[in-house]
Amino acid sequence: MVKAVVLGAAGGIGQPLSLLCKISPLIDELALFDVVNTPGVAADLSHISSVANIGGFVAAKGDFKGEKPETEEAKKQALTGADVVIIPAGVPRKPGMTRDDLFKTNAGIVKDLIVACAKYCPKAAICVISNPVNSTVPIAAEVLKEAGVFDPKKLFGVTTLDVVRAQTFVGEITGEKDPRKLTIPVVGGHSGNTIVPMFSQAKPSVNIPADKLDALVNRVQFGGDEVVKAKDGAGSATLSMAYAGFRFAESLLKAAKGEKGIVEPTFVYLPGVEGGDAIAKATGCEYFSVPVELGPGGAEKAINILSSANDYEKKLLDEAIKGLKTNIEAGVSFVKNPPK
Ligand SMILES: NC(=O)c1ccc[n+]([C@@H]2O[C@H](COP(=O)([O-])OP(=O)(O)OC[C@H]3O[C@@H](n4cnc5c(N)ncnc54)[C@H](O)[C@@H]3O)[C@@H](O)[C@H]2O)c1
Ligand SMILES: O=C(O)C[C@H](O)C(=O)O
Repeated sequence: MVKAVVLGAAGGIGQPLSLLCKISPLIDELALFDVVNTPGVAADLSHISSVANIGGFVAAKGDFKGEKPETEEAKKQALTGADVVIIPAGVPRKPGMTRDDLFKTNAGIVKDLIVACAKYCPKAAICVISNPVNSTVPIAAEVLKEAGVFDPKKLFGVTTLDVVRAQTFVGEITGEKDPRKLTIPVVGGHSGNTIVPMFSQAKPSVNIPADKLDALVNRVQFGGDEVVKAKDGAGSATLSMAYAGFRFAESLLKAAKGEKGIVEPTFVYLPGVEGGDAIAKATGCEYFSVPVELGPGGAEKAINILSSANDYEKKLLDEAIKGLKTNIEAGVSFVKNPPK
């Protein structure tokens, strides 16, 4: 019996992500929670003739801060028994905004949802999509630490969309018809120049013409902005994110079932994952996205590919580390020294 929960399930990412979960043979029970509209989304998805039983749980009307007992009860029912929780709750960017501009609203949303996870499903794997991921994951870790239930092997910042973009954009250059065959590690964080694609470590190796490299790196780093601009005020990436979020959750579920050799880059708390200490020491960052081998317990091993970076990638990593440190610190202090 595998239970998956989507928090923020009525949103732009939440709905297509819930659809992908509903049709996955790996999920037996699916619970959708949002502050609005989940009964409708769940009723709609419930007519699909797939394996998963589905339930929609919604906050009390107008209760965006989760203050009413009915809202707490809805979270409890949604989360109890969860094996994996996927969180795309929170506001998206509009043109002209950075992901850090979302901190003000999303930090509190993520904090409250993780408080509920700590209470009702402390052993679940938690996948954080809500931006800014570089800060919301440290927020989640600090909340779980305070509750005494933090398992670093089970907390993941979802950076899979950066990997998916890198595959697609490289495929466009090399002519690879099925870019899924390309393994291209993307490390660091999930915003602007904290995103570092490591084309030197691609498998099979890829040949990027020197005159195209800067533009390619920039496109991976700022792919999110491309979508925000094209949507022109109507939000950010939702469909590609639902695909990426489901891909990551599916990898977790396959690894939990014992499938071997599953590796996905993801933003983790390094000191708690085997192999992570050396990366934390080398970067000076406790959180970093690196390729992680997944297993029945979650993050089994952090794979250190940073030491193989070429000179070009070393410079990108140096830039990334500067930004990441500030983002991580903002998340940690949001929980340790809450704003008055
Ligand atoms: N990690 C990534 O790669 C990545 C990619 C794309 C978007 N995102 C982020 O994902 C988030 C969601 O994006 P979206 O386009 O789906 O936004 P959206 O506004 O369409 O949907 C967000 C949903 O969250 C819900 N929500 C708000 N507060 C909530 C709470 N306290 N509890 C439960 N649900 C709550 C809203 O009601 C809404 O349905 C944004 O922060 C966005 O920046 C991350
Ligand atoms: O760009 C955004 O704000 C959303 C997301 O992080 C993305 O990379 O598409």
